[in-house]
Amino acid sequence: MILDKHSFIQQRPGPVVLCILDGVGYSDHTEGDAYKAAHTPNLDWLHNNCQNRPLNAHGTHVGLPSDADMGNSEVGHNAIGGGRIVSQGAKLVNTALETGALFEGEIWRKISGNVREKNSTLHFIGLFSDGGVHARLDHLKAMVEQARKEGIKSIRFHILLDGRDVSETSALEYVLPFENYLKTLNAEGISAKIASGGGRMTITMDRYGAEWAMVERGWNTHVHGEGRQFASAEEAIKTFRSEDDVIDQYLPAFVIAENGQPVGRISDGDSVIFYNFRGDRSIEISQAFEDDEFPSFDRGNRPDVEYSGMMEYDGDEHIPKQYLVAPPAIDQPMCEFLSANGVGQVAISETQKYGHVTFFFNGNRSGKFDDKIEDFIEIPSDVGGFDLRPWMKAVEITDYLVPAICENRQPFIRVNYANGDMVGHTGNFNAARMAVEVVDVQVGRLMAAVKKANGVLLVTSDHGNCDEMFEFDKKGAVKLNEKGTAKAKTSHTLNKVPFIVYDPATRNEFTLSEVQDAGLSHIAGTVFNLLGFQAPDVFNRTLLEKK
Ligand SMILES: O=C(O)[C@H](O)COP(=O)(O)O
Ligand SMILES: [Mn+2]
Ligand SMILES: [Mn+2]
Repeated sequence: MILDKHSFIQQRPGPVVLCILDGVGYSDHTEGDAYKAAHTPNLDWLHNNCQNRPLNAHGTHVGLPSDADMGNSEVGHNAIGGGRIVSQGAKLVNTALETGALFEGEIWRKISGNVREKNSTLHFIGLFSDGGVHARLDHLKAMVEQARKEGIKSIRFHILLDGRDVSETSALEYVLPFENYLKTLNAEGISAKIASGGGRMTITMDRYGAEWAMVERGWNTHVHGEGRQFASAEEAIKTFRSEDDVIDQYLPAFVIAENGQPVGRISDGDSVIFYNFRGDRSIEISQAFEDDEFPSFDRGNRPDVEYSGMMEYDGDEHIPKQYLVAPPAIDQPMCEFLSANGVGQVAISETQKYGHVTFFFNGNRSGKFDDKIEDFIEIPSDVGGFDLRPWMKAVEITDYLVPAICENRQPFIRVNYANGDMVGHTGNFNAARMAVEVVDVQVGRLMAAVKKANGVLLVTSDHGNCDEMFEFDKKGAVKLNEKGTAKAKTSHTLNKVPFIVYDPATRNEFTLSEVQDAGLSHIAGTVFNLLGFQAPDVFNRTLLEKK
């Protein structure tokens, strides 16, 4: 693991600072682009005066099944920190389903066998859309089909409505066809019903311990069948929309009931599959099902079930204990080499992106490689309402970073500013524009500190989001909603992202490669070089070329 010195690039006196502006990409559209609309004197200066180029951050460039798949934080940070393209969760599950390996595995047989032996119920809980970031409906359908073949007679679905990785009010586009599909199962004598649900930002899918109350609400809804009752998911969604101007991700929890009784409480002897493949928002609900010691909320009567996740969500803590598909193996990410060579690091973000810049960045490992030379800093996020406070914790993050850079506390510093992404997901254009302006001010502060320390600042992103805050039709026109205003887009984009090198102590040794297909996985090699090392062979080529 010993790193070789670089042949012509010398390490700068100050630190290399990798600044990830989460969710800030380059759109071809102007309307709805909160980045273009924002006043960004610092980012403009960097674009006009420094070497920079766009990088691919979507689809096959980050290990997703196709180039129609938008990027996301998990795969983006895996690619940046891992410095190579690995097949990601969605792709691994596709393969396990196509080859049938998933159903031949021990855990599927245990889950299915448990239901058949006890004549109990198979429950599926997960994100109910085709956004492809956390879950996919074709994965769910394939498992239901297998359950049907295996003679399972009782299936319940606990659906987390999306509107965050897909169009903001698209829930019924998924629910109605699915209800029709369930009718075909019912006609064969299989009792298959939607049992509970709610918006993914209201129940169940919290991450990084930011708001456990979300998981508690989800638990009570799915497990105990407690909550407002409706005859169908369609009725619940339509009722909530008529009562309030609410988009799918924030829909309240609902329980489907017949004669006042929930149709799908989770009981002793049942099996439960949490079918999301992505880890961050799947860990807490898995702990609620599995952990004997559980301090986060009162679960009431915890049913004795056979529980499985789609994947292993945390390989260090082994959460969940049972899973259907092995997660992507990202061996030897950049920081493992750096630590082994005594190159210390700072990783900092606020809660919402803390695991992104630590866990995802380090190839899905939650720990440090060397405690003595790595500082992980988490600034607690506000709870909810990011469009109400688009500044989030950006200022506090920079307050930590400025002295850390000036004192040259560690040679490699990485930071994620969540604003462009988290505010982008709210669909609020004005707030997103302000989010970008806040981040621009912070970039200015980092530039000043890096200049003082004679370091290097790299500015990039993991995928687009706030660069397209409106939906467009196929002809490129802005889609309108019922009110005649622009239809908000809450999801990520397929756009390229910036890669800027601010190198005030420049020695003019390199230019930036112009290779068209370069993507996020080329950043790691570049960081090695700026730290004065050759990148080991397992990393994709550097973006730096001899001048
Ligand atoms: O989990 C989320 O908030 C979205 O589905 C994806 O956002 P992220 O990939 O930027 O975290
Ligand atoms: Mn992101
Ligand atoms: Mn996002």
